[in-house]
Amino acid sequence: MISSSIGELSLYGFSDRIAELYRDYPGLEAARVVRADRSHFQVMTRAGAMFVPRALITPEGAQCATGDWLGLDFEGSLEGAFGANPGLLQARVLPRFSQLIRKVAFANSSESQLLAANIDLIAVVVPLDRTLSPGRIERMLVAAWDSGATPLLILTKADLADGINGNHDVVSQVMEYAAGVRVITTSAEAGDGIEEVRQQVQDYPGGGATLTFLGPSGAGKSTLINALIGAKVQDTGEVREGDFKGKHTTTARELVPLPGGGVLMDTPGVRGFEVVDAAEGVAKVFGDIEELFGLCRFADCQHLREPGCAVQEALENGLLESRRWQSYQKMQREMARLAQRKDIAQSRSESRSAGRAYRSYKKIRGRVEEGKF
Ligand SMILES: Nc1nc2c(ncn2[C@@H]2O[C@H](COP(=O)(O)OP(=O)(O)OP(=O)(O)O)[C@@H](O)[C@H]2O)c(=O)[nH]1
Ligand SMILES: [Zn+2]
Repeated sequence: MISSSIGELSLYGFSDRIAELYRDYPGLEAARVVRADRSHFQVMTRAGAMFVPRALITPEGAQCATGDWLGLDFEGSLEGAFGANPGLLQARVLPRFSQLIRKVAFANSSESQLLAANIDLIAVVVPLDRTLSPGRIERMLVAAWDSGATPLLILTKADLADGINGNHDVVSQVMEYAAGVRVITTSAEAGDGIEEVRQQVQDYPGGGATLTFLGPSGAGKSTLINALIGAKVQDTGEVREGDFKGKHTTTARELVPLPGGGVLMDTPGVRGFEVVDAAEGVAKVFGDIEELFGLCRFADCQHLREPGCAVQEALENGLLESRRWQSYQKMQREMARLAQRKDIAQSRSESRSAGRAYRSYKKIRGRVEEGKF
């Protein structure tokens, strides 16, 4: 049972919204994954940090990542199990509010890898000390929307912007790509904008928001993180825990409580994430383009040179920027390529499992014939 005191868990995003989630799992103790390792997860409970072996994760075969909420089932009590947790029977993965998934497609397989779970705010970090890459901003925004989180756009290094981006009104230019996303300009030098970022986290509906940063190397993510935390993450995030053998180890948690509320997620796998396959996110970022399709004269318009094509018309009269149209088409091509590889991988794995079933049938037949059954 969750006692009335949730202790340290409140620092790790446990809010009324999360309490509601656990109401469907009576008898399970709340825990949040603060770090995923090969053989185990480090989780935070109301009584402190502990380890959960991967083998205890249910439902069987479920993926689990930093940010996940788990329902721990103890033979005795949480307190009693503390330390080496022999009393932990299973750790159930609760439904997620959002998830960042890397969809990879190799020549002969297609799999998806869960990178992080239950992120509320994804800050797409764009540095102003170099030329803006609208395509890249769009791809990161698509990834953010597609995860189920709310994107924010943070323009960093405002103090270095002048020389490079000239007199353009960079913010309004970016807002055009960002379609309805909150844009915040920061400068680590002067500490500008940090309070605004903090405010976004604290104002998140329901409280206890989890924030993460996405952006290219050198964009200023670590600098922002340090400013938000007010100390080096390495110092703040490091903990000493007893492992299963009672040995002390030092690991960095990937979830770090923020002063003033909210939780920062900093996992190496998420930092450079970009979209590969994200139909929903594409609709959010390129919704205006997809709306045009409905205005074409022919329902099966390819938007090339058909008469009455609304896309060509919008391009001609400048309502649609040709760069955005190209960016949209490029993303569609990548998604189609991925879908095709998935189909191939799927049919290969189906024929593989059919082959396996036949081989095991033959083996049993053989044994029956040898009189072993
Ligand atoms: N002038 C100026 N420099 C900044 C600002 N923010 C970051 N920098 C500098 O930019 C460089 C890169 O910043 P980081 O915070 O390490 O970038 P990052 O996004 O964490 O990079 P990765 O760790 O590679 O993902 C560092 O030298 C920072 O000191 C800023 O607002 N103004
Ligand atoms: Zn058309």
